[in-house]
Amino acid sequence: MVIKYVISYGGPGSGKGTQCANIVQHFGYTHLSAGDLLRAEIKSGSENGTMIQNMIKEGKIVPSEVTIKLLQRAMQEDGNDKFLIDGFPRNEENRAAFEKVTGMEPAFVLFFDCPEEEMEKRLLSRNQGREDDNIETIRKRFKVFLESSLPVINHYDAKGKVRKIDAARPIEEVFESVKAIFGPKNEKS
Ligand SMILES: Nc1ncnc2c1ncn2[C@@H]1O[C@H](COP(=O)(O)OP(=O)(O)OP(=O)(O)O)[C@@H](O)[C@H]1O
Ligand SMILES: Nc1ccn([C@H]2C[C@H](O)[C@@H](COP(=O)(O)O)O2)c(=O)n1
Ligand SMILES: [Mg+2]
Repeated sequence: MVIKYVISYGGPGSGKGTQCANIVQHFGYTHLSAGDLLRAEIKSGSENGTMIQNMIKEGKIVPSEVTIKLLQRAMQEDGNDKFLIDGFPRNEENRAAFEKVTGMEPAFVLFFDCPEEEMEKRLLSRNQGREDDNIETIRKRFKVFLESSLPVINHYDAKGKVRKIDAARPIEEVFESVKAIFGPKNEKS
C-alpha cells in the first residue's frame, strides 16, 4: 500500500486541530495530532509519561524518537492510506528523523498563518483543560514555534510544498481555502 500524508502546520492556537476535523469529514484522511498522541501517552501511564508531561508543561519539544514511534504505531494500527499529520515535525530534527525512518515526504504542507495576538486569545479561551494553555507556557510555545518550527516551513517552502492559508478568519472561511487546496476530486463521495 502506498501511503500519502499531508502536514497540518501553524502556531499554537492557529486552528490546526479544528481544520483537521473538517478535513477528515470531507476528504477521508485519518487525523494524527502529535500533541494528542503525546497527551494519550501521559494518560496511559507509560514509562515516558512523566518526561513528556514535564516537557509539554515547559512548552518544549519531546525527543523525536518518542513522537515518531507514536506516529508510526498509530499509522500501522489505522490501516488508512491517507494521513493528516498535525503539529509534526516541530523542528528540523523531527523532520529529518521522520523522513529517514519512514523514507516518506509529505504531499504538501497546510500552513495556518495567524497573528500571535489572535492565537493567544484563542488559547486562553479554549477551555479544554490543557496544562499548557496558560499565559506563561503559551509565551514559551510561541518562542519555540518561531525559533524551531518556522525553519521547517522554510525547508518545505524551498521544495514548493507549502500552501499558506490566512487562519485569522472565521472557521468556515478558513475551511473554504482548505477545500480549494485539496480540490473537488479528492472529496469523499
Ligand atoms: N478560525 C477560527 N476563529 C476563531 N476561533 C477558532 C478558529 N479556529 C479555531 N478556533 C478556536 O481556537 C482554539 C484553538 O484551536 P485549535 O485547537 O484547533 O488550535 P491548534 O492549532 O490545534 O492549537 P494547538 O497547537 O495548541 O493544538 C479552539 O478553541 C478553537 O475552537
Ligand atoms: N511534534 C511534537 C508535537 C507536540 N509536542 C509537544 C509540545 C507541544 O507544545 C505540545 C502540544 O502540542 P499541540 O497539541 O499544541 O500540537 O506537545 C512535541 O513535543 N512534539
Ligand atoms: Mg491542536
